Amino acid sequence: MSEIVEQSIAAEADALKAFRIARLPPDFYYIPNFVSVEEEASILQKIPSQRWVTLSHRRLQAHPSTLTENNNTLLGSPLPLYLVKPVVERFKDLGIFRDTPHAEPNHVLINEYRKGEGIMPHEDGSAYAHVVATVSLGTSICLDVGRKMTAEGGSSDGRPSQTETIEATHSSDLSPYSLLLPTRILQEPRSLLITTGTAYTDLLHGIASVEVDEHLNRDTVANWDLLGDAKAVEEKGGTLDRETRVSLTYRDVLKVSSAAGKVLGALGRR
Ligand SMILES: O=C(O)CCC(=O)C(=O)O
Ligand SMILES: [Fe+2]
Repeated sequence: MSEIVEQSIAAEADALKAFRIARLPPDFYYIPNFVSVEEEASILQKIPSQRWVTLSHRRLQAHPSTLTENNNTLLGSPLPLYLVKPVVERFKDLGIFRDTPHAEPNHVLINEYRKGEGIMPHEDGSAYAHVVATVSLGTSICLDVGRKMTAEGGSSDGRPSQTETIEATHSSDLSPYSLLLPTRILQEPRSLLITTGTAYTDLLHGIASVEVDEHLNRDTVANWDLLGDAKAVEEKGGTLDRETRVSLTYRDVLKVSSAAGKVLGALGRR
């Protein structure tokens, strides 16, 4: 490796280090104001209204497409430009997907939660490299983070399972982190949350179906010291009203098939 490459990798690691949620098991990183107000508005306006799939507690859309049901394969095709510029470019500067198989995200799930909606506790599973980068748009929301109930813990492949719950724990192999699980990460609008390492593999995350996030303070919010505007939360008495919140969850799907490969495969089978 050239010295210049080594230096730039070290610089990326240093840049991210400042954003690590130090009170939680490794690794969550929280970066406030990752996109600007103008960029947020522009992305929201470009999300295609005809692509939503409505679920009972949120709606979502997958780009460039959903994974195949039988073996979690992505039919590879470029992400739409509004999801790449400026977000993926900034990921590159920070080296977020540098060590994943494709060295960049190839899949984005867009989730929309209206006031009072959420997502069951779950893990993101084995279809993806163990890095998920979530851009939050709209209003603030709390992500609940906790341990799996058992070591085997119903490892669903990517999608929420109805049986997993977030469990309190006071002594665990995930200590010596100073904050007890379960806890919360407050995701402000325009922020970026990165989940990787044991935070990806050993913890569950979910969003409570509530209209208001309450009791928000340094003791109950793991990323309090990294918030862009903790003062605003204090001024509201530690209570934040939810409105519509949209998340862009960027991932690197491990198995990708190319359209060209499909055509050649079909010819070979004739
Ligand atoms: O909206 C979020 O922040 C979380 C979404 C999520 O956990 C998922 O899509 O797997
Ligand atoms: Fe998830």
